[in-house]
Amino acid sequence: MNVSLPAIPTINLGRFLRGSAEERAEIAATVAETCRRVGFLIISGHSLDQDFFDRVVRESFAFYDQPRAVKDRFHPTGPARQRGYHGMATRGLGRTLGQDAPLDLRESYFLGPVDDHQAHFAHIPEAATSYAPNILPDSPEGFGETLVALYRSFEQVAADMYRLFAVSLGLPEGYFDGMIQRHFSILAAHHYPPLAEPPEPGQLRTGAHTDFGAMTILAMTEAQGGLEARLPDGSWAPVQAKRGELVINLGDMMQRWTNDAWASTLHRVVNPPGLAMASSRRLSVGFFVHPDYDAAISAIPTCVAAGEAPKYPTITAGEHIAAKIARSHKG
Ligand SMILES: O=C(O)CCC(=O)C(=O)O
Ligand SMILES: [Fe+2]
Repeated sequence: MNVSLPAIPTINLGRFLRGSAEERAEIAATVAETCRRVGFLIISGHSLDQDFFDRVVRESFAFYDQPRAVKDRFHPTGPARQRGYHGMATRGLGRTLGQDAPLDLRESYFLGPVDDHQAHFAHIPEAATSYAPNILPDSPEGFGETLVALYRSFEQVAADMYRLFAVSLGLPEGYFDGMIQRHFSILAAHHYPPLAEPPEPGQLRTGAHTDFGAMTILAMTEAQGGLEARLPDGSWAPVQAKRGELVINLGDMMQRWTNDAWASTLHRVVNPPGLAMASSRRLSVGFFVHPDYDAAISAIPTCVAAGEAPKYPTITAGEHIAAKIARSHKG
């Protein structure tokens, strides 16, 4: 394997999807090596249109610039919490690791599946919140439709990434196809505003955590105070997507699915340095990719050595996420 790879390489997804057999094999080998080592990638050549993302950024900033009372109209009141608007510093991702971490210096807007799969999962009452209807913002006008279109775009990138991951795992390209037809992926548009006051000790834009799902796809603006991933040597490396690029990172579900062969890596979003604190604003949109609620997460055959037993029993994707969320609320 290529030992001179950058810690977090940039992969051209289009060249994988439409390339020659040699190109595909070379890209898959780089992805496999990177997923084992650090679980973070940058992709170019994907299907999310940059002009469209520029519009998402403009409309998102316009949304967040509104008074709190307007934004709170889109806060969920029912049992489905991963929907709609959540205010500044109301959640702390560092807490998912069981630490008493400060709250994150961001506000967020969440969307769940835009197709209605409620009837299909009616026999699994625990699935109801994962397939709950969305709360779509009508202010600024058209923002709700923009978020739905963005969700659709990310769905396509996710489907393409599953193909790349399948080949990188030595599986048939369509291995995951049957498990992502009714997925419960979550879109989150995060706004990291400039700060008038210094943060509390240890308080970050996003506290260190791992993601729960299969993978996360991140689109982001270029701003001071950005994403960092922890490398195997313990150092924190900045991860910045340039225009037209997306960041991909693996989540805990993929680590379990691959029998710990691939890494779900710790990451965080740091504060801007010094004076930039009062001026830097950042927008990131994460697509937290989950398969179907009832997809079986059992060790991928190519990740279990001959004669060895898988490390974890089979669990459904829904059960995996529910267990992670329950654990994150403890303490
Ligand atoms: O804002 C970012 O770049 C990443 C945020 C993140 O890691 C998360 O929300 O899980
Ligand atoms: Fe994350």
